[in-house]
Amino acid sequence: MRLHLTGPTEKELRAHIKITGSKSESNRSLLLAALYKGITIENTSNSDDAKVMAQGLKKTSGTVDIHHAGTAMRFLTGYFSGQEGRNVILTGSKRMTERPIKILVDALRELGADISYEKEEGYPPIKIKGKALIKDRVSLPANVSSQYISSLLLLAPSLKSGLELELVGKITSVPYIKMTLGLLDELGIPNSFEGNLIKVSPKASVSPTTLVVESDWSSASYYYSIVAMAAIGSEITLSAYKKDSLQGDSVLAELYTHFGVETSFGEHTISLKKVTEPKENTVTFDLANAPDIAQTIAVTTFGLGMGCHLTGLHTLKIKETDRLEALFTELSKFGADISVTDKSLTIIPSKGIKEEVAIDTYNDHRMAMAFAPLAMKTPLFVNDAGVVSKSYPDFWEDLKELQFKVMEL
Ligand SMILES: O=C(O)C1=C[C@@H](OP(=O)(O)O)[C@@H](O)[C@H](O)C1
Ligand SMILES: C=C(OP(=O)(O)O)C(=O)O
Repeated sequence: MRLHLTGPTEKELRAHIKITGSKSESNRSLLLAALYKGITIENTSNSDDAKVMAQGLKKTSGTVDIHHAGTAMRFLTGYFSGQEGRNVILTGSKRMTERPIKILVDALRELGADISYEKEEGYPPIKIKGKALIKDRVSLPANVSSQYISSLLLLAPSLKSGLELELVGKITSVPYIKMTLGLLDELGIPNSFEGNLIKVSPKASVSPTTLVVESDWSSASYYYSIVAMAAIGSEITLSAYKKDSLQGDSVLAELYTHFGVETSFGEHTISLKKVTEPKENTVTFDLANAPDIAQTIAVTTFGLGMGCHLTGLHTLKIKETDRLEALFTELSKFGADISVTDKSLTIIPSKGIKEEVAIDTYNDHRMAMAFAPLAMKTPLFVNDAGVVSKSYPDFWEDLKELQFKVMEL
């Protein structure tokens, strides 16, 4: 699907949008509900990634295809490793077969898991013969993806003696690890995270619990970007959110004050209001704890004619696409003065945005959604716009609520 996007003519925006549940919280909750009886989930994400996760968890044999879903790939690897009598092959999209999984497989093998590579060593597809895992201590590198760690932590309470994890090196995407432990807390599963050591106690059963998934903060980022580029006085309300979020991307509320956007918290809502033009010319953010909002922030700064220096982006090269390369290519098309390394991105403030550019999306939902707010400044085309369904299938429909003209070509 190819779209032509035009921003609203009325630049002072007002809208209320209900955003689907966090895919990260959903995929953790779905796994925990498969491990324990008595868990109910509310506001589950309607994303492709949550759908493939739910379907995957039900499989007892054969091939489980999780398409582009990194969390499903990593979390199901841990899950099936401990499922005695279930033998599966876990695979995904072409890109998924390029996203590394060796660190997790090595750690699970250390615990006694039976996993083999179907094709290339270190990458999906993998064959898993589920069995009872007996060891309860393992160490693994923590600087590549936190999803390996979350996978082990989700498996941990179902192991006979629980699990002690030693994290080696600089820990990346820390809030996602804390999100996993936060959900274990909600189920009354004892755990601790001190320094580089995480401990999870075993738990045979949990009390009946309803896990209420908060709406997705990464999805909220696109509205932050839109409000930042809108007229002063514009206000968009999003639901259902809370102040004490498990999601690290809630740091948006603080970061976007640099772009003149203030956040106020209601009972289940956040209201984003453009209160002032940005006071700075260039922002410097370390996004190691919030990698999924890097694309949004890069596009916001360019759209506002500002500069940015974003660091902590070392994980971006192994996501849905090499996001640093993709940002470089697509922002350059608009005339941005941008440079990237393998872990940072810099934009020099510039005047002028090229019109009617067609952006490519590289099978990456966030490329499509991060560039959409730029239509506030100039009309543009989005190629393969259906990619948004990975995390936010209703995105284009919701943009229409803001009076964006979304034309399917
Ligand atoms: O655990 C999670 O739900 C996620 C962890 C992050 O990945 P990395 O830890 O690989 O950075 C993030 O980018 C991804 O979208 C979701
Ligand atoms: C990186 C992402 O997802 P995953 O790693 O789960 O595919 C994302 O949603 O930005």
